Amino acid sequence: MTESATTQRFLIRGATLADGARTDLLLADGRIAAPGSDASSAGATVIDADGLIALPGLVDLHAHLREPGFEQSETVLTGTRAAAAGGFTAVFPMANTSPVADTAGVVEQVLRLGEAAGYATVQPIGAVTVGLAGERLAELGAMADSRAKVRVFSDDGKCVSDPLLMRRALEYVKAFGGVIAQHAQEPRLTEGAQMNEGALSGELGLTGWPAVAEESIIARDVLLAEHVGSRLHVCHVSTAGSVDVIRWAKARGVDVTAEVTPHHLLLTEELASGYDARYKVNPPLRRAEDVEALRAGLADGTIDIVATDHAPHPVESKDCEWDAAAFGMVGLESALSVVQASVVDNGLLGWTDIARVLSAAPARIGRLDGHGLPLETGAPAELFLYDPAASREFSTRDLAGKGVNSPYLSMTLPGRVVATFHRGYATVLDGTVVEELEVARG
Ligand SMILES: NC(=O)N[C@@H](CC(=O)O)C(=O)O
Ligand SMILES: [Zn+2]
Ligand SMILES: [Zn+2]
Repeated sequence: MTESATTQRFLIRGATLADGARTDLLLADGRIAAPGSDASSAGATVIDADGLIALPGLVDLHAHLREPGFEQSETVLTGTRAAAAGGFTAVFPMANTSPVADTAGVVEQVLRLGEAAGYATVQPIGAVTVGLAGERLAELGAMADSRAKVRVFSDDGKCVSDPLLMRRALEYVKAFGGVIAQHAQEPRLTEGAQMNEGALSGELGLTGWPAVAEESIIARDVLLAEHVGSRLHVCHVSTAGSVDVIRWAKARGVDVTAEVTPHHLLLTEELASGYDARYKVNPPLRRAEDVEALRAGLADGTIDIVATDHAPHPVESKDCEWDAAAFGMVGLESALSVVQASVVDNGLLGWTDIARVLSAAPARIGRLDGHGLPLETGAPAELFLYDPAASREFSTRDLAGKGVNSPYLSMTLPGRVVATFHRGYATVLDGTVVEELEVARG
């Protein structure tokens, strides 16, 4: 199924672009058109964007949409509704589904589910190893050549810990410009780990997860990437030491990119003190010094992008004792508000930086065309309107996916997504996800 162009037209009046310029934007035939001509604007729905920022649609390089196999947690439809609510127009779903997305057949299935849902571009990530078992390489070439055109490969949820397999994977993807996105977690150093290792894990009686378990894998992998001349992406960087290793690798010219999640930019390990499993996540929340280093790394370009690691789980998997609970938190709906709170409102990043780290750079790393482009005449109409002056007590009403495992419930967060446009049609209007998309599907 492919979508045909929408007949919807929108005239967005007085929006502020990332660079501060004010403009009108006409969305017609799935593109940004030149406003001004009365004929082209005729019949357009007018949206007053006074005080709103218009940004390129956000691109999430790391999300768990759970389909196929874990539809009780999320589906491609519900997950992309959550994405639209957060201003995203493209999502890269991770491969830890059931069956695992380790064949051309499964990635094409996920691609089709995304097309049928219509809320965002869904660009599947393929597994590195068969069944995420870390034993032999999956059919990377067949996934790359499939209709899903996979370019990002990851065993996320698990680390590709065998150095020889990691080397082979890095070598293999060079043929088609692919990248290996590593979940950096030395398994032997994190057996039974429950939270960040330190004084607090001792006090709470929870098994610690040392920073070196992440840093040692990143150090190894940047050296492997350099050795074979390939491209590495590091998922959810969480420690100050990891930022140092990546900064060192980039200075050497290693082709490495890195991501940080909104939650690692804002939250710290102290939240584990109440044993509320909403704060249990992989990698774990770290110390305030780590948060500072991650913010600085994002500001100086050591960390390239923000990715949500949206990880929905059913209530029963989180509403239980800490040790038994699943790792992960939902993040698509809250991402930009959390980023605004952690790095925009304190002046570390501006809105042009936000357009880079949450849209242009993830699209470039994932080799995704048609997203992350400046909002200029002729560009695809992939954009959203955001009110940075808004403030809200975050609640389940703000969640549009199936997961309610958000760490931000009852926290006050800045900003609000007012409208999102994908392929020129509205997926969010007046801050609410559009239930019935006005798009003809072929
Ligand atoms: N981040 C998490 O805590 N959980 C992720 C796996 C992962 O991203 O490693 C999940 O699939 O639930
Ligand atoms: Zn992971
Ligand atoms: Zn993940």
